[in-house]
Amino acid sequence: MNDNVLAQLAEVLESRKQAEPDSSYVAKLYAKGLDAILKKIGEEATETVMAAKDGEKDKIVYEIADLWFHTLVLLAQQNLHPDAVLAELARRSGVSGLVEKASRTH
Ligand SMILES: N=c1c2ncn([C@@H]3O[C@H](COP(=O)(O)OP(=O)(O)OP(=O)(O)O)[C@@H](O)[C@H]3O)c2ncn1[C@@H]1O[C@H](COP(=O)(O)O)[C@@H](O)[C@H]1O
Repeated sequence: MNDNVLAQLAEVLESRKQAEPDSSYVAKLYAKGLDAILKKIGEEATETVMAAKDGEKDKIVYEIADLWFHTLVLLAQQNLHPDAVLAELARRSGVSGLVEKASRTH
């Protein structure tokens, strides 16, 4: 689990760059462009805030999954890998291993 899920999803998101817009949600989002991706991130962030204010734990998890998913779409659209974000978090918190892993893959 954990960062493997992000890496596997990143691979799928990369592959969607070759897909026809009508064949996939992500391919359609790429075709709509950066502003459409940013709009989804804004919407999902708002839905996350509303779920937290309502105190609905299941909904918080669900909305954060949507939010993380759309930030992963943004990373892919910008030709960035989630390892770059994990490495930045690891660098900030002093967790070893990830920084090295990210520098090997990029
Ligand atoms: N993990 C996800 C995932 N999480 C969320 N979503 C989509 O994100 C959208 C969330 O937006 P909303 O909650 O606003 O729901 P909505 O009203 O249907 O959204 P819109 O149509 O208005 O954008 C929904 O359409 C969800 O289906 C996802 N769509 C795809 N994936 C995975 O991404 C990969 C590529 O997906 P496809 O491009 O569909 O093949 C596959 O592994 C999928 O399982």
